[in-house]
Amino acid sequence: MKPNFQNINLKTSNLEIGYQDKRGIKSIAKNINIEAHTSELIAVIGVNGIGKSTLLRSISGIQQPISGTIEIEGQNLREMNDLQRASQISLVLTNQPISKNLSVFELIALGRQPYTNWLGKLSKIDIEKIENAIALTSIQPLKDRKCYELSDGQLQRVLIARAIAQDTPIIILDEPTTHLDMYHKAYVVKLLQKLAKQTGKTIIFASHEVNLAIQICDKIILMHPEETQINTPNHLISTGAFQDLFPKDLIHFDEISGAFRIKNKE
Ligand SMILES: Nc1ncnc2c1ncn2[C@@H]1O[C@H](COP(=O)(O)OP(=O)(O)OP(=O)(O)O)[C@@H](O)[C@H]1O
Repeated sequence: MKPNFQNINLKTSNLEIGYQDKRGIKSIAKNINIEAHTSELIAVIGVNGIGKSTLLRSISGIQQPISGTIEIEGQNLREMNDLQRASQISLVLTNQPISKNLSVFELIALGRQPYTNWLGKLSKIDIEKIENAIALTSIQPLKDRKCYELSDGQLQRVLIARAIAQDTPIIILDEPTTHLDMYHKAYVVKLLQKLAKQTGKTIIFASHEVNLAIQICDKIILMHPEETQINTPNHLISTGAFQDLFPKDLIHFDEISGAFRIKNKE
């Protein structure tokens, strides 16, 4: 990988993620060493059940890792309280329960919760940040609509706007393109790319849209059963890292076009 002189927003060292219960530790992935810089758009890719959501929950601080460290702007995530964490990382989960009776503006305003006073009263700065998030995600016409009136694609943009209003150096999204048609999948990923470049935030999202991620993302966190790699799409293509991502009977990775293709010939 080329040296990168931007600031490191997120760094994991020898991170091991998984679950712990009475029966013991269930390790999902280990030796995860991520360096994510300002303005980078990063996709987490891997087959169903490999651990993408577990990784995102761990680096968001809502799930304890088994071992290793996670640093946000040089500060250990373990040492942050909930409020400090909410000013560092915003999280967008698909299928997250939200109060759909809220207006779009009110939902986005919830992103300001880490900063508002105990009455939840919005300051001039809060309102500026909310308006800025609405403008950046081009949802001005939706501002006064109720959330239950929105399509899945519109709601996804509103949830992204809420994360922008939260104004954290890192935004994490779990499968933001689920339920969207091909156009809106591309729209959301291009929007995330634009936001990363314009705001300097590090945006990390889990996705099954491998072809889209290869075309648009700065880096990919590629989760295999044996190892988790992080590098640029071009580097991962050149090392053949996508070749073993899926069983080879139905689809194959075409290195020339840099995309997965269906096998049509027997
Ligand atoms: N609360 C839990 N306790 C124990 N194991 C869990 C728990 N939640 C998930 N798992 C297991 O952890 C593994 C990784 O799950 P995870 O949801 O992180 O995968 P994923 O890559 O996000 O999958 P998908 O692409 O299907 O959404 C799976 O084997 C899953 O069964």
